[in-house]
Amino acid sequence: MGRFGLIGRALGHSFSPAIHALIGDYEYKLYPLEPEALDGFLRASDGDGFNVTIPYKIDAMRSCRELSERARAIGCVNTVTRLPDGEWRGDNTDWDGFLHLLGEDAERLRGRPALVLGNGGASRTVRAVLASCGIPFAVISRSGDDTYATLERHADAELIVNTTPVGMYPKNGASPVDLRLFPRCRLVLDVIYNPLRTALLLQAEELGLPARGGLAMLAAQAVRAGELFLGRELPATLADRITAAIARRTGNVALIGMPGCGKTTTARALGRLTGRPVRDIDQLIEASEGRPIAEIFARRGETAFRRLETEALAGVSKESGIVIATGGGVVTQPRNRPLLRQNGVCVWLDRPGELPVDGRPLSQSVGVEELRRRRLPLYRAWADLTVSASSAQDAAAKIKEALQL
Ligand SMILES: Nc1ncnc2c1ncn2[C@@H]1O[C@H](COP(=O)(O)OP(=O)(O)O)[C@@H](O)[C@H]1O
Ligand SMILES: O=C(O)C1=C[C@@H](OP(=O)(O)O)[C@@H](O)[C@H](O)C1
Ligand SMILES: [Mg+2]
Repeated sequence: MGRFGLIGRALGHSFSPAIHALIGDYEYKLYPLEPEALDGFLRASDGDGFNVTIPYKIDAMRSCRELSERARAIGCVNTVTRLPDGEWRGDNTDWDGFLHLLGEDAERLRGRPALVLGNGGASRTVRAVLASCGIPFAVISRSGDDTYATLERHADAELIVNTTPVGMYPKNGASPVDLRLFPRCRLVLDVIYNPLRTALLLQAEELGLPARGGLAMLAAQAVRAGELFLGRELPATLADRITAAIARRTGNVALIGMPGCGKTTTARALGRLTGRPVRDIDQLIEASEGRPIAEIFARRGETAFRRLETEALAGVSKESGIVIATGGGVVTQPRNRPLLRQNGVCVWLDRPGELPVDGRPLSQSVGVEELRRRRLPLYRAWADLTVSASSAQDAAAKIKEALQL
């Protein structure tokens, strides 16, 4: 049962320990290091192997006596393991990670033009793998010959790969390019895994294009590293099983539905049942405004309230692994949809019959039946899962079961 871990600089939010716990029964710890400590750490360590991440993937090469062919092709290492004499061998399993993300499309895209956004470390991996698959590519960077100002030269691109950090947590919502510039595009890949769906991937979905995020790449590079650590092959399906498990764990659950249907109460029950943190958008707005929702409506009107609601949602929906109680009107603003979708699923609490109206200005002024008429199609369209239950406790149990939380 060897001792392994991750070397990098800022590792607090790494998914790697959780992923490796699903790969094998070995120790896997985080080793945040300052740059001057890197060489000494690798020299003195009695560990059996390490993953290496930003900013040390190039620097760690100088501690390796031997490099794999892939590490040499990419020009950096993300995994070091022991040679028989105890020296370090450097490998790069990001290669396996990106190859896995490409999947069967690698064959379909052979000879077809691709566009790689960004020319940093992740871009080197992507370019090496594309070249090995016979997929010709152009690289877009912020400066040089081919920049975001000359994208129209690449309107024939059939594959777009984002390797830049644009749209990555905490700067969610930004997108490196407008996919409408690429009418022949048939696959969009993003190496970012937080959020699960970047703005780029959400636009691809909207345009009906197949799109995949970086979590599958992260899982697949970890599985290959696990094989090197353990010295044996692991099941071919393991990376996909880990991707699904981590997506379930880190994804958010947002409750939508009519005012008074039980979103606030069910969110709390689900929080208790799963140990997940709960965020109630209405309560956050009330706290920041210092007055109840009904008073915000009366003083500032619905449009102002909707702005506050979107702002609160934008902050909350960036987080991972939480339960979100929305307000009943969240579905009236299309801009709220990508905010919820970037990191999770919407569960519609479909509660027919009479609903409480106290403290709910629109239920009182417009009326519950008229609100239902307007909104039911929206709840239905936004819902990834629909739940009807006789109590909030029951609803929470059903959600936990259906989503395997
Ligand atoms: N499935 C349910 N069946 C019956 N009553 C419920 C259910 N879920 C919640 N309630 C009750 O309905 C009321 C409104 O719930 P609340 O959570 O405030 O709704 P929302 O946040 O959707 O406006 C509460 O008194 C709550 O206990
Ligand atoms: O349906 C709506 O438009 C609203 C629902 C309320 O939340 P609940 O659904 O929790 O009552 C609150 O956001 C506000 O009064 C507007
Ligand atoms: Mg509520």
